Amino acid sequence: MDAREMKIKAAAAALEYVEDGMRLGIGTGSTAEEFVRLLAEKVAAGFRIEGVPTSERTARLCLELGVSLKSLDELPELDLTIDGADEVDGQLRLIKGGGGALLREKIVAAASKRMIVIADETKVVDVLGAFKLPIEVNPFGQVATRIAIEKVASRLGLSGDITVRQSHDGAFLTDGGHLILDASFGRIPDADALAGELNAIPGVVEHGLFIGIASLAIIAGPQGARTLTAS
Ligand SMILES: O=C(CO)[C@H](O)[C@H](O)COP(=O)(O)O
Repeated sequence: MDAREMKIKAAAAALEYVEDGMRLGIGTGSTAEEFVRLLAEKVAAGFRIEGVPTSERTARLCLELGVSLKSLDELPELDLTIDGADEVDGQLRLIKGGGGALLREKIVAAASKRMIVIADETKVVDVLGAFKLPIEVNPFGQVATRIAIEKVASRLGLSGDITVRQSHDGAFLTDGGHLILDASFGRIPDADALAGELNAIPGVVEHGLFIGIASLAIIAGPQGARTLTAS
């Protein structure tokens, strides 16, 4: 089974949790897009959901495939969000934001009764941090914000390069017009503490540590899909 087949497996298993009439948060990234494709087939066959996308990219795909959307302001309380992740640990703590949508993803997941993560085996880790931690910052004062991030990281025994994410034509800008700093901290033994410290830095809009948000992960491997709950 190749990587795409594993993503489709996880997405198909997640679809089983979606009920007719649900208000659904729809994630961002290649795994979430496989979910959108399968969801669109069901919608075409008469299944009804009201979807709230976590990014402009996901919104475009949904509209292209006939999945009707509402804004989070129109539907501020959701039943379920299905989204991918860059890393998942045994407590269902996540690193997200590889696709740059972490702010909307976190707002949408937090507005949902439940968040289910879909991922392939390669995303499961013992300790978060091999994947660079995305930190969304306001462009104003970005250097001061980076220095503040370095200081809190250092207090927690973390160090490593922090770089401004680039796109083909300059700095990558999120859907909200912010920058992403990618922090190469390596292993993050106390993700809860780091999340709290990052939340307290004024220029940090949001960070990619999702803690206490997901309640189930569907992990696909060559043998099929399995579920993970916080241990
Ligand atoms: O957080 C995300 C986007 O901001 C994605 O969910 C994460 O990057 C996983 O993407 P993929 O399914 O393509 O590996």
